[in-house]
Amino acid sequence: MPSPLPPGSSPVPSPPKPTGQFASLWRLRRYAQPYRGKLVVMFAVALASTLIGVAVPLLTSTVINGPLRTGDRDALWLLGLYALLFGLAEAVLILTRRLTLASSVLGIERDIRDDLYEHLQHLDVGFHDSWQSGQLVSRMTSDISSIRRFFGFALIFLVVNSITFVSVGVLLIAIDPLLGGIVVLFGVPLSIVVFRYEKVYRRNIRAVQDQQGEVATDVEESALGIRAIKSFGRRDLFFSRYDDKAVHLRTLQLRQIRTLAQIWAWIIAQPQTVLALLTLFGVAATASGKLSLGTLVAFVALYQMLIWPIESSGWLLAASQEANTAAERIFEVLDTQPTIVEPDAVRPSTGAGRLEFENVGFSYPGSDELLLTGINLVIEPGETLAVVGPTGCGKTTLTSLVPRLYDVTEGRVLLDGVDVRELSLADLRTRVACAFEDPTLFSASVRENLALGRPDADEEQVAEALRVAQAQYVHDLPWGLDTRVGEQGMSLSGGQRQRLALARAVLGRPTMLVLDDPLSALDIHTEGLVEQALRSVLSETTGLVVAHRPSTVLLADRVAVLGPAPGGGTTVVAEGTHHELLETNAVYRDLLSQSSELAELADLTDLAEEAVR
Ligand SMILES: Nc1ncnc2c1ncn2[C@@H]1O[C@H](COP(=O)(O)OP(=O)(O)OP(=O)(O)O)[C@@H](O)[C@H]1O
Repeated sequence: MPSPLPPGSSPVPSPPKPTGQFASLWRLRRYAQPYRGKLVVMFAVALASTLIGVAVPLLTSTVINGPLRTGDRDALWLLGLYALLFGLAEAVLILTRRLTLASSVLGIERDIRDDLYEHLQHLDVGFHDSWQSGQLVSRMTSDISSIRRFFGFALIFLVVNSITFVSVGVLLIAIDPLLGGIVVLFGVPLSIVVFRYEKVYRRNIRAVQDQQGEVATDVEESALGIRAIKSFGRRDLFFSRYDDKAVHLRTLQLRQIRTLAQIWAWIIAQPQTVLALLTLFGVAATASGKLSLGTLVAFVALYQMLIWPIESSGWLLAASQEANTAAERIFEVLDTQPTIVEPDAVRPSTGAGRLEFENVGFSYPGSDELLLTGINLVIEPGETLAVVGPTGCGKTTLTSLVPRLYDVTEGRVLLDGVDVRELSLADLRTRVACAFEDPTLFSASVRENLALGRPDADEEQVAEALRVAQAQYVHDLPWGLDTRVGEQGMSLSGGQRQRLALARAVLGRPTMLVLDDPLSALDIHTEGLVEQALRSVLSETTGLVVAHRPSTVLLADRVAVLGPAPGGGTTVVAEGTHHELLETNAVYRDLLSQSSELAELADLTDLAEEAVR
């Protein structure tokens, strides 16, 4: 069940206060560590090619001031040969840089993505309840791509440009302090302007990235819910909701582009203005004999080497800021610590499967009120307990406390006398198998979906689980067990999905089977068959079954009725066998009679669906 959020609240946490200009990017340096050898080679190569680039104008100056004036042909040939060698060396260096770059940058990208994916798997269900999946997907995809672009292009150009600025700046001042001074002086206002806009740009990028997540969430939701949208004829409504978000994204992007355009205007205008001034002063100095023609040519050629680094600084700034906010968004996830963790001291998990809820209370994160309160239940090994109660009272929530999808707020859940929080998570989840009301399947083959229950199961065990769950229909699929079931198993009917999920749960032959309304999507005929098979499985394991209809209740040895506790919340209001409760408990009778009617209706619908198919 989705997390209920107050109206207008956003499931995306508000961005943390920035800690430093590029603090989040700096935190990514650990991902660069394994590739440091390659990165050093890359920077050394970049440095060498920059120095060669700087040497070429100096060579030109030597040609103009030397052989061109004196007519020394031998010296001209020699300088020409140098120019050729420089050109070749630069080409080889650029090739080396690109190859080293590709392997290290793609490695960094994969490592970040792996870490993020693994961390998402560790984070508990409560985290996933409160985050939109589109926000997570956009962090996994577009944010990581921004970081790749930074490591792949921006970082290298930042280094190369810095080296160029320093080396060319020093050379310009050495060649002519006055003209060199003009160049340096004009760099100051540009830096101030860029710094001012940069802060605005940073805020804009963050807004764009968050809105991209919103749009991704919408696309994902409507793709998954396409059946509901079509059947209610609500395509227009969903399109207009999507379009509102897309329009807002466009507005934010335009704002981002406007800021960038303003920075660019300054960045483009500055070097051209300086070039005009240099030409003016330089030509005057050459005419008055204070500067040789060769030196002026070298000066202007060297200055032109600065134009691309200056002009590209706008793009570099944008790419760096984008990568920084992307890193910030990724660290928001990576910094979230799971609350359901392995115990400090693991206790061994053995026993026949006695489950006990000891004075259990539970409230969902962010809620002050207990949803479940004072729950005391014992299920003996091999026994099956059905949980019955009004809709929304907390039956599913109660079952999710056993495999620790959530941890209790009060009291304890004990498996064979040991608090489940003291068992290793792997052990606990091997011993407790679950089949939920909404069966989750993955876009993989039937066999791969079953393997989630028990990866090492052999053919015989798989066949037995399929028989128990009455899911032998899989053998009739086009490629049998190797048939892919489509995203979320959507190529199967609801009943088929449910039976496959059931087969997956029983395949592990768990000590404890938790079933959340396992027969809800089955037609009467299949329900009877599954019930029969389940009865034999449940006779060998401890079972906790959420039941909505009498047929499911009959699978259980005893029934616990949930209802309102005197002080608020839900608690166990009655316990006994089905027949005892039918005789003595009016609430129970009422609950079952309501659900029988609903069940009949549901059965009719199932039959109609089967007939249409
Ligand atoms: N992730 C969540 N975060 C916050 N509240 C939740 C969450 N999941 C469920 N709830 C709330 O907890 C209450 C109990 O939900 P639960 O699904 O356990 O009820 P249920 O008895 O199984 O309902 P049903 O019979 O309809 O399946 C509901 O009010 C629901 O809105």
